[in-house]
Amino acid sequence: MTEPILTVAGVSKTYDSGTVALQPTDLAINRGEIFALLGPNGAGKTTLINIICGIVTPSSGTITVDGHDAIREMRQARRRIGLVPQELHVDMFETVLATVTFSRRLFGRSGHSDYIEQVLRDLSLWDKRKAKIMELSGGMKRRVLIAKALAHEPEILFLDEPTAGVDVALRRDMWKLVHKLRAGGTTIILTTHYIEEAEEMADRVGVINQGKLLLVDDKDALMQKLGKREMDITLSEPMADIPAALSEWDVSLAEDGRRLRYVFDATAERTGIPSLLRKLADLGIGFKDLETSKSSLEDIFVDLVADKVAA
Ligand SMILES: Nc1ncnc2c1ncn2[C@@H]1O[C@H](COP(=O)(O)OP(=O)(O)OP(=O)(O)O)[C@@H](O)[C@H]1O
Repeated sequence: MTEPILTVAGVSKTYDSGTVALQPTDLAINRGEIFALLGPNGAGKTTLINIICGIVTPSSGTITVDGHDAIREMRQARRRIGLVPQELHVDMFETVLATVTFSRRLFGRSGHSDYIEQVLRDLSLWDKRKAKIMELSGGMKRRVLIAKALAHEPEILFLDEPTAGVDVALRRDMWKLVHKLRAGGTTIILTTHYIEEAEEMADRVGVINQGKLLLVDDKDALMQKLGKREMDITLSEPMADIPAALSEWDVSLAEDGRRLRYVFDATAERTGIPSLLRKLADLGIGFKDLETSKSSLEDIFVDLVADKVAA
């Protein structure tokens, strides 16, 4: 196993207001992976990213970026990082090309025009390079933020909510670009509210809620957990016990035996639903209604927290 490119050890943040935005957190990011930090509003995602990028001072802990301490060796650490923030902070009167070139020079890199041209082309911004930022659409401005973050050829790219409020075309371009960057060896860390986004893009996923990193897992393993669905079968007659013949399905009784609840994996090739329904018919168990529920992100968090407590 190679050394992680980024290590977060015991990092926490309590803002001056007293808000505990991040509890002590440990996290290691592998070189070349796409890591998604998944969590609802206010979970602490931006706080963690901003600490790593040197924008917010942590209350405790250390961060090592490619062997450099992010506080003591801030410059070396920071030049390895590109950050695409949620909000736009650019000079509206500058041209696209000037803004992006300026970002490159900030990190002591010479104006390597071939590289900048490629970045602008990848983001469909090349034709707009002479336009002033103020003349661009919202989506184009988002693209400029990405170009700026990439301008100094960072090894690690942070994308804070990259697709919040963007249209389908930009989202597709962004995903394509992320995969291309990863193929070129860039490590990518993104924050998102959307399970679909984590599913589409990430190799590994960290779930964060209320300032606590609840778990870090391979995407596939997590998606299995996230793919859990429930089907509620409202029975014609209440049932006192579950018949032994149903033992091969993960069923339980709810509402005083009036409902049979079946938990299944929606991502599996076979959900087991048709065979369960056939078995109920064979057993002469009638039902009035069937309802499946898709677990929301919130349910998943509740599940995960409950799992942690039980573990
Ligand atoms: N500068 C600040 N001063 C005080 N509290 C803050 C500050 N920035 C964030 N917070 C609080 O810290 C908590 C975590 O916020 P953070 O922005 O890190 O969450 P997030 O997961 O990125 O949320 P979102 O998805 O909405 O961007 C929230 O309760 C927020 O109100």
